[in-house]
Amino acid sequence: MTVILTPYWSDGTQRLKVEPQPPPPLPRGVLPAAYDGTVHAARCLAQLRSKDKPIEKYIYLSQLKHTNEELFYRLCLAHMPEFTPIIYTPTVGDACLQYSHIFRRPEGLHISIKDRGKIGDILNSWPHKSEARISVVTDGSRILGLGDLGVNGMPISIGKLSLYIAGAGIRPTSTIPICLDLGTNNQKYLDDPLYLGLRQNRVSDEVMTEFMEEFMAEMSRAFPKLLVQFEDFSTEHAFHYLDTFRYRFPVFNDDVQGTGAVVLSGFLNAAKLASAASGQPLSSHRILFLGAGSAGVGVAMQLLSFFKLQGLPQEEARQRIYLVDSQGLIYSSRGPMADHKKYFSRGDYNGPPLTNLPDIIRYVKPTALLGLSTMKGAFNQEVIEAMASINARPIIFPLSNPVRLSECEFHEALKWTNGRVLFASGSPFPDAVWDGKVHYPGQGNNMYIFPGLGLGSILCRASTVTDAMVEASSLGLADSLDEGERDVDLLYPRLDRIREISAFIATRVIRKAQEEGVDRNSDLRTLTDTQLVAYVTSKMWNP
Ligand SMILES: NC(=O)C1=CN([C@@H]2O[C@H](COP(=O)(O)OP(=O)(O)OC[C@H]3O[C@@H](n4cnc5c(N)ncnc54)[C@H](O)[C@@H]3O)[C@@H](O)[C@H]2O)C=CC1
Ligand SMILES: CC(=O)C(=O)O
Ligand SMILES: [Mg+2]
Repeated sequence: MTVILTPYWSDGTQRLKVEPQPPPPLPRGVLPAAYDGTVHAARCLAQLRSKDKPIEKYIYLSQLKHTNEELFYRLCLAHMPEFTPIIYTPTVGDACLQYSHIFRRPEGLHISIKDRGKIGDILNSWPHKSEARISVVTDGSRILGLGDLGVNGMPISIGKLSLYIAGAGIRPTSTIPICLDLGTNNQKYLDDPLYLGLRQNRVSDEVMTEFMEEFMAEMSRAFPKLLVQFEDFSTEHAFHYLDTFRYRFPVFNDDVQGTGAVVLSGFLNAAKLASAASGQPLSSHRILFLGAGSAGVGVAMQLLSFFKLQGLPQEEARQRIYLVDSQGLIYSSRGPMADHKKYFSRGDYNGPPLTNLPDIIRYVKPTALLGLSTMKGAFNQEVIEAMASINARPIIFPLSNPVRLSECEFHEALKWTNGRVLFASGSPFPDAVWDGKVHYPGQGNNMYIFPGLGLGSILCRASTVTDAMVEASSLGLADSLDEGERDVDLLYPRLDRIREISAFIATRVIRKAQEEGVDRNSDLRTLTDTQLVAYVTSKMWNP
């Protein structure tokens, strides 16, 4: 984006007013005689690859995006599997942790609790206001599995939007990364002289809700065509603000709904392979979750659809899902618990607390073990061997991010299951060889879902993002595997096909929005499926 950033002050808070400027013409003579754009792309790639540390690669690419956005996205699209772990998880986790130290220039909007009463003024100063279509909004309170990072959460909003641009062809000028500053309870940052956020603890829930009401109302006033993606809010707030706003504004929560959709999709593909190996019907799967936060419960809710698709009624579907939190198996006679855990709380267990994961596996006999616990190494040898001893092809998805919080590593899961595991992780692992054969890990990350879900919602101008649209995105992703990918048991398509996949998902989402009557752009209703895919593809921005 070609903008000049001018600092000004209001109420003692430093803020940045963003003014659109045409790109300055290059003076004659500044480029050497042999300068050539194509060669320069190769030069940039070589510079990137010359850096050893992932965080240095991240800084380099941020710089490149700022100085030559087209080239950045051209390279990104051409090298998705190489770029994604840098601009997104796991490296974006390090970028967040160090944001106040590596900060070079502003990108996106910071709106703080001190801005109450004048949030509209700030939003109205955003350049390309009429082009705004998608905003990723975090309050920094649960960034990946790294906890409360305050304003240091901004790179998550930036990283997700880079994937919207690269993966779904959203125009860069249509994206708004936002980090809300409602304080932080992270003492390390409060004590850090370089920390860029307010030096105060997080505000009360009551004050936060007042702020969020003003923020969302002003967002829809300033940007009438905007879709909002809530990201990395702490669990209680994630559920609360999704429920509060989803029927009033076009909004979805990526951690609850995007993760639910991506895991349902990979699970559908994995369960077919597992059932083919065991001879057991799809409806007989039992799923054990380690972690019952926004992601764990979001995925559990979405996996109810897996059983319903097999013809089970809701109640029987619920019975096939078991949740474990930091106190062990969640069951009703255990005592008081947070609201979001109650639906999956077991009524059929009344014994003493079950806290040891191998014991829980022996009790539940799950066909699938899913980790959304932020507990590195929680799927240790004993756990994985327990899964392998009761399943021909155990489904093991360590989904916590970033990679260093993954419940296990791919090569461990392969080794401890003798190569039988059906595996997907939240952050990427390299391919691994077992018994002379290359095995490919899946990446069960919501990055496969939100670009297509967002693009579809934007193009049909959905007034709300319904559960059925989220489910459609998931089924679309599951169906998007091509023959070559199925031949090698991939659970998710290869990342270098992301644009094709996003177009496919977006099309399914638009059709579902039409069925549900939430599409405000009814022109797309008359298009055939082929025309709709062509329309979606034609709307993608290409660097
Ligand atoms: N793969 C993906 O696309 C996504 C992955 N995630 C990851 O999922 C993880 C969890 O996210 P949230 O649910 O929002 O966080 P959260 O903090 O709300 O939930 C964590 C859950 O793990 C449980 N837990 C913690 N320690 C435990 C222990 N020792 N044993 C058993 N359970 C334990 C907690 O009780 C809680 O239920 C994060 O690492 C996040 O990065 C989140 C969203 C998307
Ligand atoms: C991937 C993601 O959204 C998370 O880990 O929070
Ligand atoms: Mg997230």
